[in-house]
Amino acid sequence: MTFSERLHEKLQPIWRENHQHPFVTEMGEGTLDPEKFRFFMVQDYLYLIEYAKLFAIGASKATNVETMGRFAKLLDVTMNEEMALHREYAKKFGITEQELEEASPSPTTLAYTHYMLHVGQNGSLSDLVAALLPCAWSYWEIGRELAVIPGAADHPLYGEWIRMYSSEEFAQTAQWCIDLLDELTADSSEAELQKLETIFLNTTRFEYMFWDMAYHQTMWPMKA
Ligand SMILES: Cc1ncc(CN)c(N)n1
Repeated sequence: MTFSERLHEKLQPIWRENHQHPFVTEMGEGTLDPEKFRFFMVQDYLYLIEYAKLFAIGASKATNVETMGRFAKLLDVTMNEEMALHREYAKKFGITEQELEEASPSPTTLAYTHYMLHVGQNGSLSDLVAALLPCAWSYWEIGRELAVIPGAADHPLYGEWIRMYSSEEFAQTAQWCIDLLDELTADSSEAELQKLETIFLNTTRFEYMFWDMAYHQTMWPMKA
């Protein structure tokens, strides 16, 4: 069994909770309150600015030119394709690019991005890939699951989001990250695998918290 298969099997309960979060299911049904989606889009844009930096760190930690090139490509795709989707949605909601970039991150956005960047900067390349993988992998799975719901991919607001994350290009990104983690861990000790499992579990939990934060539009509990 590869390490990614082990992770997928072991973390099924929390993985399913993630996919069944009301934010996700209501997007699939087309019943999600657009205000919640708007909140999500802004926070996700801030999230992606930080997430993209992980690919830059990955390129600097890569031990061969091919891996370095793939990380550079992922940085480009995130900034210029995935974030372009957010910029388009922002236009629909009447939000300028400047407003998007200058928005305040929620506590969950801060905690999730800071954790990933901490792991990416201070850990090994395997640590970095374990941290970023739930992001790519879970959105790919969610995109695919929502795309088979009749009419979901054609929904006037959520269809574009579903088409992006169920696309072949996004699938290839996720698969490359999965394959890289398997390659990097092929000879790892059990202690090393357990450390990576904890990192993967933490960012999987943060994925759930991100949906929940968006669904409840949660910012700091105090005003100032
Ligand atoms: C929070 C989150 N997780 C994952 C993805 C997919 N890159 C995303 N855009 N945002």
